[in-house]
Amino acid sequence: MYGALQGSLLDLTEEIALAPLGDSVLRTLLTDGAWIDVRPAWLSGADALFDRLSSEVPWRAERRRMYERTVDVPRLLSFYGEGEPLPHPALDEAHDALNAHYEDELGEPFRTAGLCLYRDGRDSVAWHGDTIGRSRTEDTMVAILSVGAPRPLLLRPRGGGGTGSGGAGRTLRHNLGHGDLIVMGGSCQRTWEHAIPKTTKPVGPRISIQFRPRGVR
Ligand SMILES: O=C(O)CCC(=O)C(=O)O
Ligand SMILES: [Fe+2]
Repeated sequence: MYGALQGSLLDLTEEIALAPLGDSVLRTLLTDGAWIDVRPAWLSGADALFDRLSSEVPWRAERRRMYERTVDVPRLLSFYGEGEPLPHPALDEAHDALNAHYEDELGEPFRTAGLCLYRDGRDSVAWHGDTIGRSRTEDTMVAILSVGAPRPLLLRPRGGGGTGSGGAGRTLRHNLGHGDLIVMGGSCQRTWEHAIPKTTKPVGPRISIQFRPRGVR
């Protein structure tokens, strides 16, 4: 259990419910056919959902080979494949609502759900695009619902943008937690990259739930 969200800040009584997406989603066009949609506070009762997921999901640490060593990936994971029951009905509702809103534009439904738990500021994910599978060559969408304490999700054009002329200004930063939704679309996974950086500031735990179409990781 990583229930380090401060008790006084945790509102476990609020009902877990989704607002309609409709035109409350704000789209930002990026370069090279990439875009992001943002819908702050899409889910209410997000602290209660965080609490349930953090204690009930079978979290596992992933190990990854890096050069000569095998290291722990600094976050905990759980993956729900196509047709697998999701760990909370609110996630089924989110999945259905995302499909109702995006399926025409996406041309197919979201089918899988990947969950990540960032226990504290030492947990992170390095710069990457979700390019395992079709997303390496095709446009797609990845929708991320965040619950728990906000952490910044950074986005930058692939192959730089972090430093140098015109670079730093192109790193976008979205503080995501407490029921916020972000959807990365178009060429975003190929032409841009994203990261959740480590921080030495004291931060509470965050869970992100990523919905993806078949064959996209
Ligand atoms: O935690 C997040 O919001 C991002 C996770 C992510 O980029 C990934 O798992 O591919
Ligand atoms: Fe990612």
